[in-house]
Amino acid sequence: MRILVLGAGGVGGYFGGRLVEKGEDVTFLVRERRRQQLEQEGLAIHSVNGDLTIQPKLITTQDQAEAFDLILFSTKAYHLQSAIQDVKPFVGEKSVILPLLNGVAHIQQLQREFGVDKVIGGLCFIETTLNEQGHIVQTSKGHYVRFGEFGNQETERIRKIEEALSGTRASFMRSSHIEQDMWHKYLYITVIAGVTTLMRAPLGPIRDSEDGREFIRALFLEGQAIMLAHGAPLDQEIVEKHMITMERTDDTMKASMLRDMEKGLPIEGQHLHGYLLHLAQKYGIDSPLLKVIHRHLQVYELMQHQA
Ligand SMILES: NC(=O)C1=CN([C@@H]2O[C@H](COP(=O)(O)OP(=O)(O)OC[C@H]3O[C@@H](n4cnc5c(N)ncnc54)[C@H](OP(=O)(O)O)[C@@H]3O)[C@@H](O)[C@H]2O)C=CC1
Ligand SMILES: CC(C)(CO)C(=O)C(=O)O
Repeated sequence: MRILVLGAGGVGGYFGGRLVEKGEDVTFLVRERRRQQLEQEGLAIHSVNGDLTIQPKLITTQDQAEAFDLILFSTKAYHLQSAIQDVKPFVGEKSVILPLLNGVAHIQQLQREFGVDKVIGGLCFIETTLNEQGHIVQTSKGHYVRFGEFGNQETERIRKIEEALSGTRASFMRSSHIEQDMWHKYLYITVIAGVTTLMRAPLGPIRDSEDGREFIRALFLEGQAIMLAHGAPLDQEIVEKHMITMERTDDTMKASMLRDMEKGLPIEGQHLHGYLLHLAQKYGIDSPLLKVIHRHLQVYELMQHQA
């Protein structure tokens, strides 16, 4: 299977690198600056799950290549529209698009551009960032991807994808309820990115602060109410399950949004918290905590534009 990874950053570089390590035919679609960096440095992963350095196959949008069978989308949401234009020459009739972005709002955008049938559901769970040399750094162990057809069928193409992705050092697993998984991850990341950015702190001290756990739970409940009003297929116990996951997480855990803020980079506030707040307003759901979090992210974004 010819696999294209769109964006060789923390997520795409990591999971794409693991697929190369396994021996899959993987090409990375990158922009010029990243191409030069990867040509000089190689694609280097420093990870608690094992280090890896490879010389990846790279293309830019100017290059010629046949259409790919599977395209992993791993850009930030704010780059998605331009990335869609850049990848179009490499998308063929049979190409399947597997997005790994956080959130859900990108799905309709991808379906509009490529057609509903081309896009399958996907998400990833990992804590990675790029260091100054552009190496991928992973400091906590979790590293999995979930993917599946939106209609939950076990189609021939999804079985082929499953075969190609299985057996890598990172876990790639087919899900028979990917839409639910994506909403669950959306709820989790909205809360965890929301609190770690608001407090400018890793999860440990936030959890241990006075009423910290209750603050986190209240935010989960707000998000859950909005998602249910929208008709999202949430597990009834999802808040308690997320509270347990949150409790088991390392004290040092920071959402990627906080790591981006610490580097002064743009953030996905509109795509994650903004979209959820938009749904809250649409369905008339009171969400005071989410409003504070979103406002805080907007202030960061405004200050960035002014800088
Ligand atoms: N990092 C993490 O721990 C996790 C992140 N996520 C989600 O995964 C998604 C990706 O995040 P992450 O990997 O951290 O982001 P990064 O910023 O590390 O990587 C995104 C990459 O996309 C590239 N890119 C953007 N536009 C294009 C384009 N037109 N053509 C080619 N490459 C392009 C960027 O390249 P360039 O260098 O040229 O800007 C960059 O290398 C986000 O939605 C995030 O929320 C999900 C789970 C965990
Ligand atoms: C919460 C986490 C680490 C899980 O993948 C994440 O999605 C992020 O930080 O962006």
